[in-house]
Amino acid sequence: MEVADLHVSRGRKEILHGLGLSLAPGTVTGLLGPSGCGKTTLMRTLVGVQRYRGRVSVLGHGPGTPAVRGRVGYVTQGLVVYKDLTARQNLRYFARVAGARARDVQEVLDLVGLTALADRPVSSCSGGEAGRVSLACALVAGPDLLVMDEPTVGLDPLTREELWESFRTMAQEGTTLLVSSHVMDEAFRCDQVLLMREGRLLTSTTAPELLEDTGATTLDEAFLAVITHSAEGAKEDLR
Ligand SMILES: Nc1ncnc2c1ncn2[C@@H]1O[C@H](COP(=O)(O)OP(=O)(O)OP(=O)(O)O)[C@@H](O)[C@H]1O
Repeated sequence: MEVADLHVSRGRKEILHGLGLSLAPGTVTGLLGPSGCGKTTLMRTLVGVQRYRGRVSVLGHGPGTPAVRGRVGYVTQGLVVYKDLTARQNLRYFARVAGARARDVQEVLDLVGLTALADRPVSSCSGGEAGRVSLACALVAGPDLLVMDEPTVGLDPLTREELWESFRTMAQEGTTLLVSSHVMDEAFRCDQVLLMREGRLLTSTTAPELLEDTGATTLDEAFLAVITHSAEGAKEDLR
């Protein structure tokens, strides 16, 4: 997946200012940056629901084109499930829509740790459980590229751990994953980390490299160091 010189405007404002990045197949990339920096806007562009200028190639095609539509999964911050159905019924439905590409429903329920809850209506699930049902609905479609907007937000550490393990398994099976997060420590789970600020990509790196390059002891500190550095650079440019 390749992006070059990507510009996106929403309303009258330019939100992304010439972004370039690439995602290697079968890897997990973390997308990190302060609230409002443009993470969701970038994700919307990749899944084909956002107008843009620049070059974007998703699985070798334009985003949202018929050739890739069924091969790209998008887990938004909101739920995309039928609350009156059980998790298993939701998954069966999304598997049927996906057709031949669909994964085995029981296998996906196991992967996201939902087997014990599979036959209860989603309306009786907790927020975190319902979030996992929503994620499972994207997984069951067997996407080649899976884009997830803060899938671990509000989840307890154990569930988060389990989810990251399932992301890793999927990457090993060949899926390319892009995951946005506010939790810096999740960067350690990723093969590549993209740090964004104010519609620009500050760096494409790995968590250990980020620590080494900044001399910081925690990723939060490292991120602040990169942001401060970039802000100082921008001020210098104005002088
Ligand atoms: N429809 C819209 N019209 C105008 N501006 C918008 C619109 N949607 C989003 N924006 C603005 O675009 C910027 C980027 O928003 P985006 O949702 O991509 O950020 P984000 O990094 O995903 O934030 P968060 O981490 O809080 O979800 C924000 O300043 C937001 O206010």
